[in-house]
Amino acid sequence: MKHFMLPRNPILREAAAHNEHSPNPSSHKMKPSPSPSRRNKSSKENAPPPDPNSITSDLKHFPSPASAKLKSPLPPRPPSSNPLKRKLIMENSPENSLSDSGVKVIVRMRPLKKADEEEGETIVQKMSNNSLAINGQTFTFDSVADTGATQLDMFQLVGAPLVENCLAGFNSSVFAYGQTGSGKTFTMWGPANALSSENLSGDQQGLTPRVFQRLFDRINEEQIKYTDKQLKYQCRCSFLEIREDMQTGVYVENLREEYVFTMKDVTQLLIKGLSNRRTGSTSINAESSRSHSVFTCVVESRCKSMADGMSSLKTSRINLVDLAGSERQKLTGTAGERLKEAGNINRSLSQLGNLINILAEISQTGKQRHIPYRDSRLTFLLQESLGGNAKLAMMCAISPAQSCKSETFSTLRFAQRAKAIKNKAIVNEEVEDDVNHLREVIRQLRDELHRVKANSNNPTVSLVLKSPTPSVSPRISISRKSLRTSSILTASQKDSKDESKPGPENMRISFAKSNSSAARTAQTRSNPILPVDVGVQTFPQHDGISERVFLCTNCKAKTQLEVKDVDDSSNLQLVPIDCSESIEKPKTQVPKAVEKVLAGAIRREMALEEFCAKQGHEIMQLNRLVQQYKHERECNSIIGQTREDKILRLESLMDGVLSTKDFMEEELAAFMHEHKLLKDKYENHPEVSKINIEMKRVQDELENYRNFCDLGEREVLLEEIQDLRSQLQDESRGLQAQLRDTAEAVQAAGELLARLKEAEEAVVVAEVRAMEAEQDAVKANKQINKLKRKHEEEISSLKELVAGSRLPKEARLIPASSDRDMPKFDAGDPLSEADQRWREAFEPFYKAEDGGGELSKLAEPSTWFSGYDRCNI
Ligand SMILES: Nc1ncnc2c1ncn2[C@@H]1O[C@H](COP(=O)(O)OP(=O)(O)OP(=O)(O)O)[C@@H](O)[C@H]1O
Repeated sequence: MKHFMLPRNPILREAAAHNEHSPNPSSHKMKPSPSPSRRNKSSKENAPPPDPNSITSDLKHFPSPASAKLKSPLPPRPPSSNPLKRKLIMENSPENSLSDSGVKVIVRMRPLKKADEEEGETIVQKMSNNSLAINGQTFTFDSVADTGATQLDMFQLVGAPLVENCLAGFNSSVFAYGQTGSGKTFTMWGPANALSSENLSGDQQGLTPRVFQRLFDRINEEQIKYTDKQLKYQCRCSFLEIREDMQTGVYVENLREEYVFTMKDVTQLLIKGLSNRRTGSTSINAESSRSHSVFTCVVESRCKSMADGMSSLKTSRINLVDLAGSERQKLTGTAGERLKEAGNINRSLSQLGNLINILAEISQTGKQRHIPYRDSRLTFLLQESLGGNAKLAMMCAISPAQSCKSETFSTLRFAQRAKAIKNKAIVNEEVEDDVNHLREVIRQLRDELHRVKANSNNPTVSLVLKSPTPSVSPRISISRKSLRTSSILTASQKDSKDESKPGPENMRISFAKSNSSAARTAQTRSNPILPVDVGVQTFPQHDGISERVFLCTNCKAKTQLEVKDVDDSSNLQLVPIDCSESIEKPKTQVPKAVEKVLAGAIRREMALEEFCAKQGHEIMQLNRLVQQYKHERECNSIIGQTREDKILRLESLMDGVLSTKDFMEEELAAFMHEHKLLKDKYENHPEVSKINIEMKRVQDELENYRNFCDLGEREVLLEEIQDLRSQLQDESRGLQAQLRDTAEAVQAAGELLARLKEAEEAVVVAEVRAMEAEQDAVKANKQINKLKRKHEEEISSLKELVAGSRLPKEARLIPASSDRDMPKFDAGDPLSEADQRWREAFEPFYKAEDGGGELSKLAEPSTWFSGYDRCNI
């Protein structure tokens, strides 16, 4: 049973059998490929390569044509109508996840040429479907195709998976690498005559025509199968040629994309491209490719589900690269122009090798490093395939001839390094949800309608809404999976992106847009006005309708000028954006505002001009330095190349390919070449140039000084200096006088201040005294009141006494008011002791009681108590 399931093809059968016999398939997984080391070489070179790219895993992943029919990766399963489910499917789909794919390496061994057959046995032996041995050393790859392998075998190994990858939406590349004459072109395109229409089905046909034949077949199949999804494919191809040239730089030729619909279209393009290709004759290959050629095809597939309106666009790119062959100048016997050309090709391949080393190191160690894609046009153009978003197959062509031993070793080492690279291929797919898009548009229109209704009372808003038809920029739900295509933006996205950047140009855009729907939408929301700080310009009313035009400062200034030209007496008015302080503002303010705006604009313009001039100068300087550094880099890379050559020579010496004498001769030639390069490098070194420029500048300055003295400028300047000095002295004298006056004034002010202080102190003392006097007065008043109360008490008691409560009967009988009855005393009569007591007791009362009135008379004892003796108190 197992036997029937094995592929017919011997190589594929071997690969499948190998996989089946593997005791533990997982044991192959992700084992990092050992880095080649010169010591302990054989053990490391024999280590098994990482499995993910192995032919077996790939065969499983990319089914043979028969199995591909059973499980086609295209088109994507119709998306579920349930959005949540759809999301889950998309997130979990392996197609959508990042594919951390390693590089698939296939080694093809070409048959010996007649000339080589004389040398004897082949030096390379195929050990298994994925390993070979050379000089006792074993190398393991994803697949090894020996001299018996046919073009169809190569297609099954490399081409068929590539087509399926491409249809699944992955970018896919095949690079053919190897020594000149090793069979790269033969494998990639086939012999030239195999492309002609009558030989289209011939055995010799190369990988590329077979790939396209298969691609068109599969496209037809898929389109028929998924008619209901409106699945449509479109392919466009281009053929480009990269020539490395030290003198004129790098050429990229025939870069023109053409749509291809049939195999015939592709064949015509291939024939045209290949016939234009630069070729030359070497001793190894009569028709050697002297440039790298890249055949690219972009395949786009669109499908749409009628059920839920989801449409998808998959884009994938196929790169079929036939690299120019590396060659040992000595072996190929090149000379003159051809030698230079070979040097350039080797250099560019060496840069590719260097890049591959770095990528391999990054993949193995995980360390971040600068990846020198820009070192050569080749690496720059193919960066997507090298460590990027593409599945890459490296077809390494070798010759088993003894004479090619050294180059074969070199190719195998390159292949082993390439094996370690990990690319990150992803499905490049965009999914556009039409229904959601339409729903979103409806929602936006509804919102706008609500806003219009809600704001119908607001004149500003209604005016704004009267402006031209609103264009609602639809929000399309696009799930984008391609890194490459992420740079594609819709116009509105671009605009918004641009607007986010500060700068005058963007100001212009944002203000200009305020007249359009975006601004309208923004203005009619809860925050009705755009955050414009300057204001909105209004023009004189025409036909009773005020036109409000939203402009940026620059445009406004410009428009104002234009308006001024038209009508100098125009009623130009600046009103705040919210129209709160409006048209009543005095018109006299307008010119000032305009002036201010213009002044600002001019100032900015001048500053910008100055800035631009500076920048221009800096750019010139930088350009010069860039040129110099480029030169230095070129020298460095050539030196790097010579080092690599040296390593190769040493390896050849070690492997016994090169004799000591030859080695020494080559070494001497290399040293002389390097010496020349180094000399050239240091003569054109940026630092040397910098110093030369600086020296020139200093010399110029010196010259200027000399001219300056010679032309008598010095005397003129000395006179000017003298004038300025005397002016300065006058000024200083005036200033000193002013200083003196000021000092006097300060002194007088000081004295006045002192006097003022004294007066203030005196006032304070007087105030204190006044306060004390006031307190005394209060005290005295209190005492008087006290005395008064006391006297009142005494008076009342006396009155009581007088009223007779305590006086003797006789005394009461004497009426105080009757003069007649009052006892009479003569003035001269001496008072008795009792009279005297009476007098002392009553006199003050009577005096005080009536203030010297009737009673006071009574106080006179002579008038009161004339009959006192009789009173008998
Ligand atoms: N597997 C093969 N079977 C038969 N002939 C082959 C095979 N490989 C190469 N050849 C022949 O060898 C010659 C050189 O091959 P090809 O031009 O493909 O080499 P190349 O690697 O592209 O060389 P260059 O780098 O110089 O262009 C051609 O005549 C080609 O037909």
